[in-house]
Amino acid sequence: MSRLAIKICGLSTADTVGAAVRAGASHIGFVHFLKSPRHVDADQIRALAAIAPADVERVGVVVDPTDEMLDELAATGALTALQLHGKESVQRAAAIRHRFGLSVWKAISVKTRVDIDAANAYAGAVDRLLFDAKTPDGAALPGGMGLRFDWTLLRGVAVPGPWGLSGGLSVDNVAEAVRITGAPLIDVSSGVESAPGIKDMDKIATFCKAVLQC
Ligand SMILES: O=C(O)c1ccccc1N[C@@H]1O[C@H](COP(=O)(O)O)[C@@H](O)[C@H]1O
Repeated sequence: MSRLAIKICGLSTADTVGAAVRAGASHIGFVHFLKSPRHVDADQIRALAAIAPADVERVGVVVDPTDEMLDELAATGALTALQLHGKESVQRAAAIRHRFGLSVWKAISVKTRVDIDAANAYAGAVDRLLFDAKTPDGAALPGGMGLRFDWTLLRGVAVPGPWGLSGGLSVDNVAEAVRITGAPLIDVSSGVESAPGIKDMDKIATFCKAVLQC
């Protein structure tokens, strides 16, 4: 079985970028969303991304971004992928992919099987689907809240193309999540924090070790 890909998301310091890389993360993520406690601006992303070796994918997380916002991020030359974590339509996701020439991920907010089936519409329009828990109406954030969904909804589902699992993952549950879903990429943010927005280097290390043992 091939090694699972790991994305450590919501990084905002050089130390924690280093910890993620040393622990074996294949992807590091930077949240560019002002309402998030993990928000980093374009200059911070440029500096943090430069710490990672070239073979580590660098993902910018955005929520219903404008083209101007994406122009600024793309101009950093720091990102290899954009994670669309809002209500971007298939057409909008495809247009972003076409315009910016970066790999595009679409986060799919999941509560029921209907949400998973709806992801099929993005086949061919994006490079990866990321199944995440749906946050409650009126929640402060559309992700990064440590919420999980019913992973059995993904059992036996033929996802069209590359995909990943996120939402409420931690060292305590990630092996079960991998066993149930067979996800090829695991994405974590709050599960490796000591407080919202504060990454914990030990938690990053133990999380990655648990994933790599799956
Ligand atoms: O982390 C955030 O603050 C955030 C803000 C806006 C959109 C997405 C965000 N986080 C992403 O949500 C998933 C799940 O995170 P968690 O592990 O449940 O905390 C992940 O991709 C985060 O990068």
